[in-house]
Amino acid sequence: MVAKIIDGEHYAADLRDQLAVEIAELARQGIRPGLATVMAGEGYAARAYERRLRGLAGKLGCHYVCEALPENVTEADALAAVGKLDADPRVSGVLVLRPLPRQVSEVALYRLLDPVKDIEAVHPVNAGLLTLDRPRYIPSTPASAFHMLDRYLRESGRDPQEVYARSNMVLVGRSNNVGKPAVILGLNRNATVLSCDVHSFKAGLLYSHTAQADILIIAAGMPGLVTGEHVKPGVIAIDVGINPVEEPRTGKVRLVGDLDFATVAAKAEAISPVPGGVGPITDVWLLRNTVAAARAAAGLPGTEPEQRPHRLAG
Ligand SMILES: Nc1nc(=O)c2c([nH]1)NC[C@@H]1CN(c3ccc(C(=O)N[C@@H](CCC(=O)O)C(=O)O)cc3)C=[N+]21
Repeated sequence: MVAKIIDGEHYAADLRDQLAVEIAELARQGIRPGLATVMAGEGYAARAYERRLRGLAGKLGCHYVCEALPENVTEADALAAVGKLDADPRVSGVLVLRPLPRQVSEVALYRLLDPVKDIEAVHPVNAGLLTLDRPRYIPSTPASAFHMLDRYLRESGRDPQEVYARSNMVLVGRSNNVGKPAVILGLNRNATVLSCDVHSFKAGLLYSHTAQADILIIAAGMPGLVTGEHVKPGVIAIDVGINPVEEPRTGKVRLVGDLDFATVAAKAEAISPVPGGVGPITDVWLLRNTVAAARAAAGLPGTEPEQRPHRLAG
């Protein structure tokens, strides 16, 4: 079987075009969405993402600011930086880039935010709304993974709801902004969801579960963690891994996923690549959440938590 490679760049371009139209409409009403990022320390992936967000916000005509904090920042200073952005009327949404230095609690930072500005949906109120399937926002990375799945299934002539309802969906990784919300999104789509993480790996359970997956979503942060021998023929594999690896010969750093692409692609029905898969959709989705936050701040309709079960658009 030669897997269909799901083209995240193409999906991202369509979402970007739709977003540009929405932003132009807001501009006519004198509303300019503003994105703020907070970065503490020097992680490669965080810097790569901050650069993409800065570039996309600029291209879309949004206000953008990045609060770059030193690795040894105190929690009090980090809280003050987030508090300043929370009070800034030009800022519609705030993203605190992970990883944070050990001495700064992510939950403390997010709890400080007005939930309307929490565009990563990790504030307790927003995480609760997502769990109840009444989301204000969906965290951009899991939203991008499911947008990709929904669109791929529809374009291959299937009803995503029907596929999910009869699928074993295995999630690998349990971070607050990716793995855990992805479990909730799978449950809210009636999939049979199983969540694995490093404890599953250490207990020798991981591969017995990945081998059962009809749909595998992996966000573990370990290059090549899952290979072709760990999946069943026909799996639909979504790789959310963003692992910087250095090329020994050139010393150049590039991002790779958590799947061993070649061997999984040899067995999968479809697979999303890294780069070029979930990644390019992620920054567009964060800007979508920022635009929704700008609409909410302006009191425009359609941005309060959903009154009915939510389905990803697009
Ligand atoms: N609170 C928080 N939320 C995040 O979502 C978050 C974060 N912190 N910290 C850092 C990581 C990293 N991250 C990336 C997302 C997309 C690409 C991306 O679009 N990559 C391109 C390739 C870029 C390249 O090769 O340099 C692609 O996959 O095609 C990269 C990195 C989000 N992160």
